[in-house]
Amino acid sequence: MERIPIISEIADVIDSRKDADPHTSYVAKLFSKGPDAVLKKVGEEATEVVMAGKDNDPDHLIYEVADLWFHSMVALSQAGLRPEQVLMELQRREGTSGLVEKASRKD
Ligand SMILES: N=c1c2ncn([C@@H]3O[C@H](COP(=O)(O)OP(=O)(O)OP(=O)(O)O)[C@@H](O)[C@H]3O)c2ncn1[C@@H]1O[C@H](COP(=O)(O)O)[C@@H](O)[C@H]1O
Repeated sequence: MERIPIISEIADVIDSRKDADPHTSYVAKLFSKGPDAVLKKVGEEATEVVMAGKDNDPDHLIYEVADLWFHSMVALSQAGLRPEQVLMELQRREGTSGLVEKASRKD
C-alpha cells in the first residue's frame, strides 16, 4: 500500500500503542478502555466539529476536525484497518458525482 506522509506515520504510532503503557500514552490509555470507548470518542469529536462549524472561527474548526480525524484513525487501527485504505476509497470515488452514484443504487 502506498504510504502517505504524516498520515502513515501517525497510523504507525497509533498501531504501536496497542502494546504500550497506558500511563505514558494517551492512545494506549484509550485502547485500554475498550472498543466502545474508542467509538464513543469518535462520536464526541464529531459533535465538537458540528459545534465548531457554527461559530465562525476557522482555527477552532481545523482543531476539532484534526481531533475527529485522529480519533477516527484510532478507530480504524482498532479494527485492524489503515487510513490509507480510506484514502484509496476516496480516490476510487474521485470524479463520480454523488448524485450520479446515488441514482445508480438499486434500492
Ligand atoms: N494527534 C494526536 C492527538 N490529537 C488529539 N489528541 C488527544 O486527544 C484527547 C482528546 O481531547 P478531549 O479534550 O476531547 O478529551 P480529554 O478530556 O482530554 O480525554 P478523555 O479523557 O475525554 O478521553 C486529548 O488528550 C488530546 O491531547 C491526540 N493525542 C495523540 N495524537 C497523536 O498520537 C501520537 C501518540 O500519542 P500518545 O499515545 O499519547 O503518545 C502523538 O504523538 C500524536 O501524533
